[in-house]
Amino acid sequence: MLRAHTVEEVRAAEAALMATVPEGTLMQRAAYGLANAVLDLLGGGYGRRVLLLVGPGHNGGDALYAGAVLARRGALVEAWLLSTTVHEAGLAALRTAGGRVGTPRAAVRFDVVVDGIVGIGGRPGLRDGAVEALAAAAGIPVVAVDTPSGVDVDSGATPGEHVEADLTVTFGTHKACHLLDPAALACGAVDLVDIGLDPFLPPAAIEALQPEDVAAMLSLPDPDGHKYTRGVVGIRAGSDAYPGAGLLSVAGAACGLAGMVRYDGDESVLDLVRAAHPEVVGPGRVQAWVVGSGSAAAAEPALRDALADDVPVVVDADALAFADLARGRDAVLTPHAGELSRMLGVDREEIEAEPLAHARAAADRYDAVVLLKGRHTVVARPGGRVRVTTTGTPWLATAGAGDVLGGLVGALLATGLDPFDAASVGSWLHGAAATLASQDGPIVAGDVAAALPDLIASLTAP
Ligand SMILES: NC(=O)C1=CN([C@@H]2O[C@H](COP(=O)(O)OP(=O)(O)OC[C@H]3O[C@@H](n4cnc5c(N)ncnc54)[C@H](O)[C@@H]3O)[C@@H](O)[C@H]2O)[C@@H](O)CC1
Ligand SMILES: Nc1ncnc2c1ncn2[C@@H]1O[C@H](COP(=O)(O)OP(=O)(O)O)[C@@H](O)[C@H]1O
Ligand SMILES: [K+]
Repeated sequence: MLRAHTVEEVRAAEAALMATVPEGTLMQRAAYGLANAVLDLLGGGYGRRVLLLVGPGHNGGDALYAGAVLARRGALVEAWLLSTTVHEAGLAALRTAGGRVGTPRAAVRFDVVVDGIVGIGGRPGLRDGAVEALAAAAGIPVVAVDTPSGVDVDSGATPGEHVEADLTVTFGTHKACHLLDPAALACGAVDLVDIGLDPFLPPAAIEALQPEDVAAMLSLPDPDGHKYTRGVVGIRAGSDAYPGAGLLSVAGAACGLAGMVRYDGDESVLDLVRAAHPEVVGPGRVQAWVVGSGSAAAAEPALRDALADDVPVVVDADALAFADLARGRDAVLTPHAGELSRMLGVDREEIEAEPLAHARAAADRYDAVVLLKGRHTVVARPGGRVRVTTTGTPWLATAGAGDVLGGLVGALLATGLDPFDAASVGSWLHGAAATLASQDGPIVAGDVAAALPDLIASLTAP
């Protein structure tokens, strides 16, 4: 499990760790990890030209010490000091190693820019000197120290100017900005350097599932199980006007995780469903319902009927307008930003600017699990725990992909996962299946569903 901690938690853990090691140890660990990441990126040190953008705090200190390591490896290291005060010991180390201090100028030629402007102590936004220095170095790959300077570390928002990194090298644990958009988009790839913080960190409120977590959470068929013990998922989606939504919800549900898929809806859609998925049967008892995609006017009665069965429910698309009915129930609400905007009465732009805060607010308001779709989907449960999905590809932003996800989450609920696990595992699988199907090329929603069995097999293979 990848975990993200708050600045306050990181500071407390660092203080506890620092009390156990000689002064300066943590910064040295951070600086060596950072220098190694830069060496990897550059394919070596000798003759490489490295620009350090150095702010007033320890973040700048990390950059300066890493610069010293790089200078000793033969790199030509220049530091631009963007503050009247900088980490003096770090600057002395850089000078001793042969690095120099320069002044910001245009048309500079460096192989990499190291952003040591601010880290977890930074307020969002950049000051003038930093903006000008970044403009002078535009076009050069950027390695951010700990966080891209200027982002809001704990919320993942980017309310002001900020660094756009190609690689972010962080220390001890991840922070929200590394996982949550829009800040995560500014991080590029993220490397975590172990500085020995783990024993001092509390449980994290924000997590990102990893393949081994997903594999451990999937329930495999019992040797003596039968289709009913494996769970039955029911789909109430699609309508005369939107049969495809029903078909794609069924396709996601029919990934093989549940023992049986039922379809309860328009006869005309059921005929199409049976033609595409002959194994699907008609209405009956289920262990989980998926309601709402393409349901149109049937969404409200379909949701009421599903809730009356007292089994977990995925509330998708058209049914989200009636999400109040599912308050406090075992439910997964699956809005995209536009749908959540209507549910909360908040502008879509505000939701996209702070998906973490809005997913959490919605989970509390509806007292249910909320899966807010996006590049990095956010799954929030009431009380603040969150899982962020980091699998996926921009090719997944294709019509009907959400229907497949709803069906898949329903299948996972039917196998017995609780709503938080079903939503986060389903979202993870959905993104990974899209990547598998896409191979960096275009896909349609049905391709995502078709890739699920192979993906699941690769995860669960002994
Ligand atoms: N505390 C520790 O034990 C460790 C800290 N490390 C590094 O230390 C960093 C945190 O250091 P600090 O607490 O000194 O904080 P920062 O270096 O992140 O920045 C704080 C300083 O920047 C100024 N500032 C705030 N917002 C600004 C903005 N938008 N533009 C310009 N200046 C701004 C503040 O006035 C303050 O002086 C971490 O991100 C990490 O890089 C690492 O060396 C690992 C160990
Ligand atoms: N830029 C992106 N990168 C990766 N995945 C994305 C991106 N944008 C959207 N997605 C994913 O694509 C899917 C789209 O679902 P949705 O918006 O419900 O579409 P539809 O209603 O057409 O099915 C969601 O799973 C969402 O997380
Ligand atoms: K930084």
